[in-house]
Amino acid sequence: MERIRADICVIGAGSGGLSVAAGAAQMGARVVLVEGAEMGGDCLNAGCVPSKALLAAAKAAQAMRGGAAFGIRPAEPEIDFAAVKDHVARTIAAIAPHDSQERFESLGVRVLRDWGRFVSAGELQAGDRLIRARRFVIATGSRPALPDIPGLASANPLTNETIFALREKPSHLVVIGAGPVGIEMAQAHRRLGCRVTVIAGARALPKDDPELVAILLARLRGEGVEIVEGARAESVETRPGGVAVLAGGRWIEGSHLLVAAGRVPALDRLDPDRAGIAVTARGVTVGPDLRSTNRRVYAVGDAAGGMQFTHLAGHHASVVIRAMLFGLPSRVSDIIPRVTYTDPELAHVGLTEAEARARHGDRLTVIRQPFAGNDRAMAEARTEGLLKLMVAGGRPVGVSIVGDRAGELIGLWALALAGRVKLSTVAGLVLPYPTLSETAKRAAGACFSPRLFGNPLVKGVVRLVQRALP
Ligand SMILES: Cc1cc2nc3c(=O)[nH]c(=O)nc-3n(C[C@H](O)[C@H](O)[C@H](O)COP(=O)(O)OP(=O)(O)OC[C@H]3O[C@@H](n4cnc5c(N)ncnc54)[C@H](O)[C@@H]3O)c2cc1C
Ligand SMILES: NC(=O)c1ccc[n+]([C@@H]2O[C@H](COP(=O)([O-])OP(=O)(O)OC[C@H]3O[C@@H](n4cnc5c(N)ncnc54)[C@H](O)[C@@H]3O)[C@@H](O)[C@H]2O)c1
Repeated sequence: MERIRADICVIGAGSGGLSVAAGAAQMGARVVLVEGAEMGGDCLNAGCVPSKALLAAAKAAQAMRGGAAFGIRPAEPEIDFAAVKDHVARTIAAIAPHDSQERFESLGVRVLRDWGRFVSAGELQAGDRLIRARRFVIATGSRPALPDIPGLASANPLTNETIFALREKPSHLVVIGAGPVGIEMAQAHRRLGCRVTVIAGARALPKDDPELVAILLARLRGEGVEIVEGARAESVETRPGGVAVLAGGRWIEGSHLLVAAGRVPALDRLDPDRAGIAVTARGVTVGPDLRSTNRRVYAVGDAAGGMQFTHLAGHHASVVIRAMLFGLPSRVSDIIPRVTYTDPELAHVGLTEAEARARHGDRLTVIRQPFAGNDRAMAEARTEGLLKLMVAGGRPVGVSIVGDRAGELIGLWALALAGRVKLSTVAGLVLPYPTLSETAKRAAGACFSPRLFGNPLVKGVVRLVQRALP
C-alpha cells in the first residue's frame, strides 16, 4: 500500500472538487484529487453540458418552424437524431480538456483514478493508496433518485446518465418528474420530433414562481408537450415496444421512459461514519461554512445537501479554500441565481415573491414588467416574458424572470442583490437601446414613477423653478 501525505485531499472531480483542487494547488497547497469515474463529473458528462447542447439543437430545429411572424415560410426540419447526439458528444469533448487529468497534473495536483473511502478520521483509501491529509473535501456529487415505484427498476428507465448516449429517437418519451431536468429534457425532445408526456407529482417546477411557470408551461403545451400535473407515477409496466406508467388514474404508454425525480447524494462508497462524518438522506451535514461534524472535513456541491448547481459548487469551493488555506472565516452566500434553460428561460435570484412576502410583509412592493413593453422583444417577436421585481426598503430583494435570454438578464440583478445596490441606482443606469436588459431599468423606474409623475408636489416645484429660471 502506497502512503501519500497531502495538505488537502479532494474526493470527486466534478464541478466542486475540480474548483477546490485547481484553486488550492495554484495557491501552493499539496493537493490529492481522487476520482472513481470520469473527470468532470455530472456537469460535463451527464448534466449541464450535454443538456444545454441538446437544447441548442432543439432550438435550431424550432427556429425552422417559427418563421411565420417574420414572413418566412415555416418548414418542418428533418432531424438526424444520431447526428444531434454527435453534436452533444463533440461539445463534451471540446470542454473535457479543461477538466482533464493532464490539466490538473500540470497544475501540480496528484490525481488518483479510484474510488475513495474513509478508513479513519484522517485517512482515505483509494485502491492501493492510503492518503493522510490535513483537510478533506467531500465533492462526490449526487446521482439520480429512482423512486420506489413498482415495476420501475425492472423497466430499466433512462436517467440523465444514459439519455444523452441514446442514438435512436424515442417515438414517445414519458418523463417522470417535472423539475428542471424533466422540463428541459421534455422541451428538447419535443422540438427534436418526439412525442413527450411529463408526469408531475405535484405542480411542474414547484420551486419557481407559479405566475412565471404558467407562462413557460403555456409555451411548452403550445409546442405539444403533454404535462400531467398532480399525478404521481404509481406503477410501471414493461409492454411490447415500450412502457406504461400508471399516474392520475390512467395508464400512459410510451416508447421510452426517463426518470427525473430528483437526486440522492453519492456517499455510499465513502464510509463517512468511519471518519465521524454525520450524513442524512440529503447529504453531508454541514454548517454555513461547509464544515462537517469532523472539523477536518468539508463538503461542497451536491454532496453538501443544499441546492444543486454547478455555479454553487464553484462558490462552495471558494468558501472552503478561504477557510482551509488561510484560516479565514467564510460562509455560503444566499444570493445564488438559478436558470432553467428552456425556451423561454426561467431565471431567479434572491427571494421569490412568496418568500419576500413572508419576510417583508406590507413593506414589500412587487413590480411586474412584461416583455411586451420592450422594443427589442417586439422586434424579435419574443414578447411572451415577464420580469417580477420584489422591492423592500428601497432595494431589490428578489427577481424572477421568464422570457427570452432570462438567464443572461439575471446577471445584472445578481450583482445588484449581492452588492446591496439601491433600486435608484438600477433606475439611473444607462443601458443600450434596444436590449432586453432595459426591462431592468423599466422595472426599477416603475417603482419611482408614481412618486414623480402625477405628483402635485413635484408639479408645484417644477412650476416654481420654471418661473425662477432665466
Ligand atoms: C441533467 C442535468 C442538467 C443540469 N444542468 C445544470 C445547469 O444547466 N446548470 C447548473 O448550474 N447545474 C446543472 N445541473 C446540476 C449540476 O450538474 C450539479 O449541481 C453539479 O454537477 C454538482 O457538482 P459536484 O461537484 O457536486 O458533483 P459531480 O459533478 O456529480 O461530481 C462528483 C464526482 O465525484 C465522483 N465520486 C463520487 N463518489 C466518489 C468516491 N467515493 N471516490 C471518488 N470519486 C467519487 C463522481 O464519479 C463524480 O465524478 C444539472 C444536473 C443534471 C442532472
Ligand atoms: N438548469 C439548471 O440549473 C438545472 C438543470 C437540471 C437540473 N438541475 C438541478 O439538478 C437537480 C435535480 O433536478 P431534478 O429535476 O431531477 O429534481 P427536482 O427535485 O428538482 O424535481 C423532481 C420532481 O420529480 C417529482 N417526482 C418525484 N417522484 C415522482 C413520482 N413518483 N411521480 C411524479 N413526479 C415525481 C417531484 O415532485 C419533483 O418536483 C435539481 O436540484 C436541479 O436544481 C439544475
